[in-house]
Amino acid sequence: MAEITLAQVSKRFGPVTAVAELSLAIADGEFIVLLGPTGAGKTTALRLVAGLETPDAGRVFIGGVDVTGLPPAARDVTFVFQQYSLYPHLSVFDNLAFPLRSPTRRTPEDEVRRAVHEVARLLRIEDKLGSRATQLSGGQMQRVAIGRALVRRPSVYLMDEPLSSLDAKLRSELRIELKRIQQDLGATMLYVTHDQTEAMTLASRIGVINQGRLVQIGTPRSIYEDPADIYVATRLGSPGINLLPRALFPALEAPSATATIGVRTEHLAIAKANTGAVTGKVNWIERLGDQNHLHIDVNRQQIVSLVDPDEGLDVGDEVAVTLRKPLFFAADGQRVR
Ligand SMILES: Nc1ncnc2c1ncn2[C@@H]1O[C@H](COP(=O)(O)OP(=O)(O)OP(=O)(O)O)[C@@H](O)[C@H]1O
Repeated sequence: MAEITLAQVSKRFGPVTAVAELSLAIADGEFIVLLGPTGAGKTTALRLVAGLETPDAGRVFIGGVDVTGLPPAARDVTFVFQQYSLYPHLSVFDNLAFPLRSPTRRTPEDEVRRAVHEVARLLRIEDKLGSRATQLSGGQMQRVAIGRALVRRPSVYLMDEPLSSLDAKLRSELRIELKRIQQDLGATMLYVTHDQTEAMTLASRIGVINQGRLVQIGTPRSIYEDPADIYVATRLGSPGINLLPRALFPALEAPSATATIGVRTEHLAIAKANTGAVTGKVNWIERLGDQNHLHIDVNRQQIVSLVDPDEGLDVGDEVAVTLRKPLFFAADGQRVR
């Protein structure tokens, strides 16, 4: 395994700056997730590490070696793409064995068998080893694609939304397996996604990307609780953080530069009695089973809060709204406290 360092890496495609002065140090065994919306530059960042793109500026280091000028094959990385790319005419076993049997590796056949069975066991596809790739379901195919990346034991694993083509149930199952495997192997992983649940559950640290720039990097908890700006605050949380005009809470003590108050759904205390400084009216309740999302109208601003179903609140009820752990943002979106 190895650490990865990106030093001031930039990449343009014509007029588009896909990656801008990206600096990132990934420790050995760390699981870094780059999170950002479509077009943010995530895939390009990954391709720069893989050697599939050459940076216009900056350097890439893997395991302390400057690999900026090296081709992908010389970098000891494997790459899993969004769409599984298996050899359809080969069995699952042969698909998994393929990277080990390359002419440059010439792995002994008993070693190939051992490695393939080991990976198949990790991914729970041992009973499929004799099947053709085309006989598998989408989820099984993607497991094989991940298995093919794992079998080689490279220094670094690069994954580009590997679960995005799967249905929700498989996605959550494979998410758990991927994390377990990464921990078992102590693998260094760079993973890109626009899915906040994947980022929260998989990452040792999340790097939030906006228009090719790394806006913030930190543990999932710190990114969630301590976002640097409104952009980062809105990347995590479902339903999203409430962003409310400062004027809606005139009695709340806030830094003078505050233009917007951010408050997460679980940080709103809602009381039935009409006693709080700010009152609103419940206009919609989403019942999720264990919890309810309450949609509240406060001076024509919609606020969403998370409440216990036993709270006994109903549509039309007048409620008092109190904020816990509010976040304060300036007019340019930067966090002021
Ligand atoms: N080969 C290319 N030629 C021209 N423009 C490109 C190329 N690759 C990427 N881009 C542009 O660079 C920007 C970043 O693209 P990139 O694929 O890295 O984003 P992304 O965050 O991975 O998005 P997605 O989640 O949709 O894959 C986009 O504006 C994209 O159109």
